[in-house]
Amino acid sequence: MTEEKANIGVVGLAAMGAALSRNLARNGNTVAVFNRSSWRTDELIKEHGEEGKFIPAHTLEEFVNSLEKPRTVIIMVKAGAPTEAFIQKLADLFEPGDIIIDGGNTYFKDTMRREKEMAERGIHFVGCGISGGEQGALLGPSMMPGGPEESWKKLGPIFESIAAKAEDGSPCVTHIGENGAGHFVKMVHNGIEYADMQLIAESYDLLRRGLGLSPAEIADIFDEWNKTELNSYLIEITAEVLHHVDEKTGKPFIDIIKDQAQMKGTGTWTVQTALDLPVPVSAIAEAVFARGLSERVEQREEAQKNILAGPTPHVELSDEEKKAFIEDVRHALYASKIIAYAQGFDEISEGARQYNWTIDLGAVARIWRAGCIIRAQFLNRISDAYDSGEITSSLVFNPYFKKSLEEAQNSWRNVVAKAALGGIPVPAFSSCLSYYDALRSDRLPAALIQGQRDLFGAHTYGRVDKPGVFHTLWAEDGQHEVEETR
Ligand SMILES: NC(=O)C1=CN([C@@H]2O[C@H](COP(=O)(O)OP(=O)(O)OC[C@H]3O[C@@H](n4cnc5c(N)ncnc54)[C@H](OP(=O)(O)O)[C@@H]3O)[C@@H](O)[C@H]2O)C=CC1
Ligand SMILES: O=C(CO)[C@H](O)[C@H](O)COP(=O)(O)O
Repeated sequence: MTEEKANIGVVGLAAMGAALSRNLARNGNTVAVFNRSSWRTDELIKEHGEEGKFIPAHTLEEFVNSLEKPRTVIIMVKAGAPTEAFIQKLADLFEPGDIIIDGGNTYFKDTMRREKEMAERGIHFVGCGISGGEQGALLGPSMMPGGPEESWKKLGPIFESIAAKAEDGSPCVTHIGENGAGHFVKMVHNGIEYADMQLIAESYDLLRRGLGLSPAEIADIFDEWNKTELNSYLIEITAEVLHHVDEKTGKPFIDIIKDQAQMKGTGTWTVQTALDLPVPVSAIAEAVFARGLSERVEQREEAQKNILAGPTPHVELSDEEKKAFIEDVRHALYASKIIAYAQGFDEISEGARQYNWTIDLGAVARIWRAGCIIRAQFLNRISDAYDSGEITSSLVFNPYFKKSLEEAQNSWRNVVAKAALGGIPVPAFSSCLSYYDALRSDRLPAALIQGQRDLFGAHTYGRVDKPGVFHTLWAEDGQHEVEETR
């Protein structure tokens, strides 16, 4: 009798890997499973072994031998050194034609390097962004695989069977592009996630400290907003967090959580990469900086002791005006969200240009419609916009988004102005509005910066009235202009 082999294996059985293994097994795959600490493997088999076909292994050699050839393995361990170590160990045991998939949140340049190294050994390496957390991994994540086109032929049917399904039934996975394209798109997904969360947090702050509403009242407002164009997973879970009461104290849960937002790195990479490209992703940058500021505990404590001058955070309004202001915040949130997503898609577009990937932006929006953390109704609008071919250089010029921004702008301006007057920080709201106004400006003060640069450093400038590169001889009599000829 021939021993049954697994058609796919998973290394790393913490939250994500265990859930993904179960998803694979439930969808007809025979799944080899391995974890550094054996107890996780044993626990998975004990608690969920009945859900499908698993082949547990307690050594990496045993694991590799339990896989049918060509072998396919998904690594779901801690990003960074542990992932690197497993890739190398597996590669030493693998043969040409085998596939290694890194499903973690890996920096896309590491993925590009690894794909090249593995290709030299004949191994297909696929960096695959996976979003949706533990629940998503179990019930259907959004998947963003990169890697060679050839590997997609084998992986496509498996991934399509386990990925989330959008309302129209289509699986939330597509081959994003070669080498690091999948991890690049997952990185930007997370950057957008940061911006979206920051915008929601600022909305909460405006309603809480600004209008003095209770967490339960604000939760009800988010529940209502979830029935509008803001409908999304992040709005839904915001309401859930705000409704939650701490079981130990009976206080609103939000009030017992430390106000220090942590991060694992993908948001920072999104901003660093955007700076290199360069493409302005100001909403994502503000979101990363806001988390950073929240963690500057010493400075924040010193500010409390010194009581920096300014208004006690509030927005002074009558009850009738408060209702209108809540609507303004909703409109401001939607407008800012459009800007944040437009900036994120700009980064993907620039990244694709820089690294020679062919990325279908409409398909990216489509696979984010379900399964991932930023899943939202709104992504249908984005995929429709890209598919219609109506997008020129930015989402904001698409007729639907342009109209939405125009309709929201009075509310948006009112919210940012009232926040500034009331002493409530809204870095993401205000940066999105400034981005919109900068884009609208027929003339930017960048001209002055060019003048300053030329004066102090002979950095030259262009003229509006003729082509060429110019420099003014600032230190000489007459301050004449010369044209650079080299
Ligand atoms: N959690 C989430 O919501 C999401 C996570 N991801 C990504 O998925 C991957 C897995 O995430 P998650 O399930 O949360 O697990 P963790 O990131 O917490 O990593 C735990 C796993 O990594 C293994 N591990 C840690 N250090 C080492 C090491 N030095 N050598 C060998 N193995 C090691 C652990 O083994 P052991 O049990 O022996 O300690 C365990 O299997 C990560 O790359 C993460 O970025 C992606 C999307 C969402
Ligand atoms: O990848 C994810 C979702 O797709 C994770 O939720 C993300 O890692 C959370 O990031 P951070 O810990 O930096 O907030």
